[in-house]
Amino acid sequence: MTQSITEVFADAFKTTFPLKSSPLVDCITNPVTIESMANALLYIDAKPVMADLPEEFPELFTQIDALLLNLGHISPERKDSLLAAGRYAAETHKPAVVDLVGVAATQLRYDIGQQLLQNHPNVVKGNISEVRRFAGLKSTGRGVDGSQLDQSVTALAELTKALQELTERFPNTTFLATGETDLVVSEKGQWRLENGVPQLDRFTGTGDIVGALTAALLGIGLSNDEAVVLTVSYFNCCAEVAAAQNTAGGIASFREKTLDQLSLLADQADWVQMVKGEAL
Ligand SMILES: Nc1ncnc2c1ncn2[C@@H]1O[C@H](COP(=O)(O)OP(=O)(O)O)[C@@H](O)[C@H]1O
Ligand SMILES: Cc1ncsc1CCOP(=O)(O)O
Ligand SMILES: [Mg+2]
Repeated sequence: MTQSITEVFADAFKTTFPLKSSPLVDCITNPVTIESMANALLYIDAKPVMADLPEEFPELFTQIDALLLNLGHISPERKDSLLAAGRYAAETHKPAVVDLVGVAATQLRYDIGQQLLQNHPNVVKGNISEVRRFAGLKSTGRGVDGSQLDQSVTALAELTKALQELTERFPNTTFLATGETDLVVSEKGQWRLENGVPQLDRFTGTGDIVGALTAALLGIGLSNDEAVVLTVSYFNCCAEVAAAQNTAGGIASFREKTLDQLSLLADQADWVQMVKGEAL
């Protein structure tokens, strides 16, 4: 009998939301969605700081609870900052999330992602197409967006296998590939998450927000797998509630309602009953 996600991660679903403490997350990220990420963290009672100058790291890293490294915008300075922060997080044992934004688009981003992986970060994530490219598989992603073509049953099975092979070399890292179906793979297991609505693919920053919130949950002490599963499930359930409310609105209204739910849904104890997903 296949175990449901809420059975496998029962304790985390019972105790995580609403947060009991306010983890401070340093986000080294892109200018497109930086404000959405900062506010999404505040909406769940976490604390953002968007600091990326390496000279600040020794002092700042004594204060932060987790680090988010987002490849959305690459410049020579940002590349140096991402690589320095990734190394420093490993040296100081600071929980870290790497978001592989655009690695299916350019070799440069792919190479930076691979360098960041060598630090054995807690979580490496991206949309289904970005993670396929990163795992050495053919990807049909365009720009920073995932492609539905990479979501077939065969493609998901192929990616699961490729990520399992990666976890043999990176046993302390959990891999997350997001999309209509989300795939979570670590050395402890493989899980498929099924919440969310198609509209989540139609405003920028949804994956970036998932990366930031995952770092926050690592910052309060959840395991890698728990942080990923709780974040994706919670965020996607917020979107489902928003979509149900948004009968007359467009995508901008849906975005607003989804972000609003981040601060509201945690107070509905029965939100966990919405969660869909299973062990593979
Ligand atoms: N078609 C979809 N149906 C349900 N959920 C989706 C869909 N597309 C994306 N999501 C959800 O939206 C969030 C962002 O995923 P995705 O769009 O793949 O990332 P990115 O913004 O990095 O491309 C994830 O929580 C994912 O589960
Ligand atoms: C459009 C865009 N271009 C560079 S970063 C960015 C935002 C990507 O955000 P997400 O990965 O959450 O869609
Ligand atoms: Mg993304």
